[in-house]
Amino acid sequence: MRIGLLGGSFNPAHAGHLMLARRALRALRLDQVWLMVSPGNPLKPRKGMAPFRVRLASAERIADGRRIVATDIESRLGQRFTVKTVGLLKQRFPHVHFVWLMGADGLAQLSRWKRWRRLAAMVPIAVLPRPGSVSPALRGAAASVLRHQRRPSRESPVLAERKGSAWTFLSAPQNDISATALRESGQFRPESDQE
Ligand SMILES: Nc1ncnc2c1ncn2[C@@H]1O[C@H](COP(=O)(O)OP(=O)(O)OP(=O)(O)O)[C@@H](O)[C@H]1O
Ligand SMILES: O=C(O)c1ccc[n+]([C@@H]2O[C@H](COP(=O)([O-])O)[C@@H](O)[C@H]2O)c1
Repeated sequence: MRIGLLGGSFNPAHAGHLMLARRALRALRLDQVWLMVSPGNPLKPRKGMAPFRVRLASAERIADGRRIVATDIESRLGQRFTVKTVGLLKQRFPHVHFVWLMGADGLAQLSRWKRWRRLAAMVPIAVLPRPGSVSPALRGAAASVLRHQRRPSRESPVLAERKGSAWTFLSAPQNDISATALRESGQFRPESDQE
C-alpha cells in the first residue's frame, strides 16, 4: 500500500490541493492521498487560523473519501512537527510506503523545519510546482543539501518504495490559487462555516 501524505493547514482547502493530490496519485502510483490537517503549523501564526474542526471540514469537502481522504490523525497523535508525525505513522502502519507531498513553497522553507534532514532520511518526498516558488525551492538550502538524493521524475513510479533518502520534483500544471487569497477575498468565512 502506498500513501501520499499531504500535510497542510487547509485554511481553507482548495483546488490547488486537489490538483496536487491527483497529480501525485497518478505520477507516484499511490493508492491514496491523505489530506492531513495540521493542528497548527509550527511556523505559522495562530492569528487568522480557523479552528481545527473547521479546517478538517474544509478538507473533507474536497476529498472523495476513497482515493483522497481527509484525516485528523496528526491531531490525534498529538503532534505538530512533521518529523514526529511521520515517525509515529511509520510505526503504526509498518507495511505502508508513505511519501511526503508538498508544493514548491514547502521545499523552499524545509530547512526551517524541525530535524528536517532526519525527516528527509525517513520518508521519500515529492515536490510539485507552485507559481513563484519553483526557483526559490530548487535554489534553496534544503535542495542544495539534498542534491545527491534527488531522483529524476521518470523514477516517480517507484519513489514510494525507496529505502534511503530520495526526493523528486514532479512536473505538473501550475495553479496560483492559495488559502491566503481565498481568505483575503472573503470566500472563506470560518465563523459561518462553524454553524
Ligand atoms: N496552488 C498550489 N499549488 C501547489 N501546491 C500547493 C498549492 N496550494 C497549496 N499547496 C501545497 O499544499 C500544502 C498545504 O498548503 P496550505 O494548506 O498551507 O495551503 P496554502 O494555499 O499554501 O495556504 P496559505 O496561503 O494560508 O499559506 C503545502 O505543501 C502547499 O505547498
Ligand atoms: O515540522 C516542522 O517543523 C514543520 C514546519 C512547517 C510546516 N510543517 C508542515 O508542513 C505542512 C504544510 O503546512 P502549511 O501550513 O504550509 O499547509 C503541514 O503538515 C505542517 O505541519 C512542518
